[in-house]
Amino acid sequence: MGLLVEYGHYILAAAVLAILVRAVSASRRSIRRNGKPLRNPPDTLPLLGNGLKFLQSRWELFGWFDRCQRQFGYETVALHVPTLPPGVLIHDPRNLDFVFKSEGLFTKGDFVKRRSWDLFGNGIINADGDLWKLQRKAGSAFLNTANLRVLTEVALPQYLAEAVRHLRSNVGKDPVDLQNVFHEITTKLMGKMAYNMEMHADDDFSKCFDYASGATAERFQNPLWPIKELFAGSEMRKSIRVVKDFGRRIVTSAVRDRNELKSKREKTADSPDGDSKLDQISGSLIQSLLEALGDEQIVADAALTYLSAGRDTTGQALTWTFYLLLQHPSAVSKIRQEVQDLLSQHAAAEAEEEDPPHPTNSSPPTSASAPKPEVDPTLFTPAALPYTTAVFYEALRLFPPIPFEIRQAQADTTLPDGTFLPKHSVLVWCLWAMHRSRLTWGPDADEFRPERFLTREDGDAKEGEVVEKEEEIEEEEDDDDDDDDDKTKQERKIGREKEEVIAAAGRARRTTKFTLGKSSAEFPVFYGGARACLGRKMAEAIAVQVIPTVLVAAGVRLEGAWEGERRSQLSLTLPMEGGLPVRVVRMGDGGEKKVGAHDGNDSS
Ligand code: HEM
Repeated sequence: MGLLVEYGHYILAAAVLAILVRAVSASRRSIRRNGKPLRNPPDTLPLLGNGLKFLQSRWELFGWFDRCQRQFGYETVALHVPTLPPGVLIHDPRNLDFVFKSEGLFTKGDFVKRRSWDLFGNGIINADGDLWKLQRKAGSAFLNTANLRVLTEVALPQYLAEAVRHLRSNVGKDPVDLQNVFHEITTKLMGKMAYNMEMHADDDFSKCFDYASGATAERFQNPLWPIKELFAGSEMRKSIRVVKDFGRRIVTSAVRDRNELKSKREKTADSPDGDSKLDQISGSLIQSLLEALGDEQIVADAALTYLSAGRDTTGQALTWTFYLLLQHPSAVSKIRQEVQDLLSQHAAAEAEEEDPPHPTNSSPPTSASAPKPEVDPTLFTPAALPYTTAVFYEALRLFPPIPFEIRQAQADTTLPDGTFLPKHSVLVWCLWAMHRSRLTWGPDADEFRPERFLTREDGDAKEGEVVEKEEEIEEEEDDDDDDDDDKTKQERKIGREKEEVIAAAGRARRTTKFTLGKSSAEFPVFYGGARACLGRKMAEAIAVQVIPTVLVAAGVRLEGAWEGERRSQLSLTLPMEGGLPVRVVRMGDGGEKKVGAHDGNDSS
């Protein structure tokens, strides 16, 4: 006791010192910029931080993220959600560029994987290291130029023609859900080409996948999800079971198909017509995955992840594109004009060449049994239809199919704006908000203005950026060359020549061209760096064929049959809640005339 009295003040001083050292070192390891804590976003509460915000509907959450970027510009702000690691919300493209270039330092981490594991397991979206590399390589092989050509020349025209027939059969009837129409096209495409399976948008699997995607997304908004799912998670568990069973079925059927496909390919190698071309590549993704990964469970995860990445994003992007188009008739008129000009130009070029007579719209090599589209949709390429491409990108800007991204720092690091992040910090960026930044997009950032992606051919300030993009594309094509045999190369050459004719025709008549004009860090819709989306060209090709076909060449007119604003339902991507109901009206009933072969002339 005497000792305590005698040395008490030393003990007290030592305790205070220890607390101070701890506090200083803790503060050094906390998120800061220039030694100070970051500012908080609007409506941050004591103790609860932003926790309640994340419990709101995702639509309200988008609005909140948008307010944050409006208030803070490019400034990085703090995010506090009780029970979660400390986080930041980034807006500055410099920071995002750093994230894209620092693959390995910023990964999905435990934070994302714990929530998405049930659905995606070891699929490419969750995978790192060798497992990621192998899946990416298999995906790149599947998405090579030759396969994309089969997609645009054989598979898509076939499924698109079926969609057009469906729309026509609904003229004057109850509204059709356009989202379902697009989902059906992308589901059939991915099912056949990637897995050699017949799949449909209303399969049990698709419904369960949508449910599981919504429940997985909720895990990112509700920190108490494990408790919630303990009591109310039976639907999620059932959905995951159905999805996983389906993944296993894809693999089983791929293993069974392996030899059959090989012999089919050998038999038809010398005389590939439309159908056999499609047969030759059908299932090529799953076969590459099987070869690369071996383990059937991992292959099943990979297959399901690719399916979600390929079909949902593209189908939803098309749905929002039409949502915007149906509210902007002047954009529809411009697409009609662009298509009409292209068809006239093509007809004139054909007449000039004095080819053996064939219809204005030469048929693609589709199967004899497949319903043939009356306008050749293979003419509709991004190079030939810059305005249509710009409309698609403007829709992607305003309604990005992947609206949020989350990464976790795997080591202490400092962002280019000086924000220090200790290991395990969570980084969030909201594409929805970044794509509406006035700093990046100008004062009309909220408006639908596809012209922002068009530049004049004769060169203006953005010409350099156009060239940069073209070089990138060249590089990708060179890589693909390694995988193609001579025959395919020859076909590609012919195809390229055809594209060049179309593009040249386009150039002769237009003074504008599509220009992205933004870096991936400014416009992160397809992500960036080593993990950039593999399916960008596929998505572009599908969109630029689907939009003019449904809007112009189908010979029907669509009218919006919804009231008020359409919103997104909870999901990892951006499905439209309740779909996009449209009435199908006979072309001409609203004053327009048909385009192309439907009315036998090219006038509108
Ligand atoms: C408009 C349509 C599309 C958009 C907006 C889009 C967007 C994205 C984004 C943002 C990512 C990064 C996701 C993440 O890691 O968190 C991504 C990755 C990916 N996308 Fe797409 N995508 C689209 C279409 C496609 C298509 C058609 C495919 C074809 C199968 C595809 C295949 C992939 C793959 C394989 C990855 C993972 C890449 C990796 O981790 O290395 N995507 N996509």
